[in-house]
Amino acid sequence: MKLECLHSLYSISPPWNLSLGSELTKSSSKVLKHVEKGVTCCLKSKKTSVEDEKQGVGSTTKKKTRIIDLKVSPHRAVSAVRLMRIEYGGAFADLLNKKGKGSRANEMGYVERTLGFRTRKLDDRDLRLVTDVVGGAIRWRRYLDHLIVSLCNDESTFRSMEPLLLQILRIGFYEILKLDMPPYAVVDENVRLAKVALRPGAGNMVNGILRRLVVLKENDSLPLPKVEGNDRMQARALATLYSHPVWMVRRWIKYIGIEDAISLMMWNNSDPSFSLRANTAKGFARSDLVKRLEKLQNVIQAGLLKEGLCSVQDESTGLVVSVVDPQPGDTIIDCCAAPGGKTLFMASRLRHQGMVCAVDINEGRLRILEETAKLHEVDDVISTVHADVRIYAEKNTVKYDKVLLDAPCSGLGVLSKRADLRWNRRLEDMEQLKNLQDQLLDASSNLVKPGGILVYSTCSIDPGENEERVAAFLQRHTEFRIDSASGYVPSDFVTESGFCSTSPVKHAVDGSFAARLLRSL
Ligand SMILES: C[S@@+](CC[C@H](N)C(=O)[O-])C[C@H]1O[C@@H](n2cnc3c(N)ncnc32)[C@H](O)[C@@H]1O
Repeated sequence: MKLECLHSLYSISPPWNLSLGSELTKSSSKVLKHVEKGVTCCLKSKKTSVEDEKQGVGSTTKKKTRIIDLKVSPHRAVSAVRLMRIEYGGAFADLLNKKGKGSRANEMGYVERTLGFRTRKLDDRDLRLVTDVVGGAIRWRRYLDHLIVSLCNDESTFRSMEPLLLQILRIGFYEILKLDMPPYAVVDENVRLAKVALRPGAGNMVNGILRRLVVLKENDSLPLPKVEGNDRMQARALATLYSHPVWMVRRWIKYIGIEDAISLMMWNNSDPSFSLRANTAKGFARSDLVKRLEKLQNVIQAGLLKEGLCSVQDESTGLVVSVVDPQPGDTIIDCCAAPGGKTLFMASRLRHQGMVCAVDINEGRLRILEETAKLHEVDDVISTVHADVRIYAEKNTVKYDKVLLDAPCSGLGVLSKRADLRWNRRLEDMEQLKNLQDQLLDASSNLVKPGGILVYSTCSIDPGENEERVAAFLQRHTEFRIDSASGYVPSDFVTESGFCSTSPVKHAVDGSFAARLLRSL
């Protein structure tokens, strides 16, 4: 099942359930009301029931003889393999979920090929645990590894550890420290996994390390760093305690101060929540969505996503569309459109009058946008262009009422949804991204009619990608000025400079930024 989110396609493989608007925080409820006069409601986290995802030994035993180990807990075996795939396969966790769905029937086969045996099939509870354990072990990696190193005899033992053994230890540490599972059961289960998947000696090692951990936890004497010393030392300690790269922590301390940096990291480490947008283009209102979900409780079972009656869309994304303020009859160009979350929302607001031209350099993602537009019945107002917008803007003579540049960015505002993103971003990326953002801004501005609007948005909370890019752009393009977002979104989200900005710390939603820039006549 394909769903648009900020940057990636999600497969909502269903360990998620629905919680209606009442469970939203105060501020996010406010956003929801605004986003489209109540067309959204909130899909809270993933720790709930799942649709039938039967798999495993039963269906395949006829083909060939399988090695089945019924004693190894299936959620740990699958989690270990998924963690291996994420870390060493270079895959994103979210994409992996997508792959996982397509290949779910084969996942136990994959486990078998990786570990050399199969477990019993996963039930609903196992699937929820896999989601929790995999997401948590990725988010908390730095913290867990710090403790694992501390409990190994020496650092070289850690450095030379087999990858699978390391994943098993991370799972055990996470389950004991963050999921508060009964410690000796966790020890026994992970020891068994290590013995069966690797060898008896690996099991003994897991046993020794996990038992030491249990004692340290019980005595409240985990070897964790203290936040003291100079700025650099404090940042390092916080990076370990809250499991983020040091460069991010240093940057946040500089921009938002130590307290908010800690709150931000806690948000990033929490379970993500997801929102739904009712697709009014199909005549489906928020009240319809709520009614259907109250009855069926589970958005996947309700089939609403498959039918194109709603889509997963964060509140912050909705605010960006509000800043563009699409009106029936408008001509709009979305310069970095795929996979189309904002394009589709803008198109639904046109009420079948006007047009959105969706440009993207990535052909595959653009195809997904086209398919979803058909499903949502907004394809009559959407045309797609596969191009580098920098080249397209040079050649194209058509100008638009409204231009949206939802620029490629660091994604630092959406780290709670992208468990592994923090480990894939480097400080050097920021400079490259800023250069690209400047180029894309220059190109997009060329497509704006005199008197038209250019909206620059990111899902970053980094001033270098946001306010600083706009300031630099306005210096290069004196024909543009800031048009305050205050007329388009609630004042709580409008900065002193007139930008729309959401912050996980302040608003308990994903971080995002949008600047509305007016071109003079
Ligand atoms: C932040 S994502 C866009 C998300 C999208 N607006 C949505 O709401 O679903 C950035 C997009 O920019 C595209 N992109 C990057 N460089 C580009 C370029 N030079 N020209 C056009 N698209 C580009 C990427 O392929 C990616 O799909």
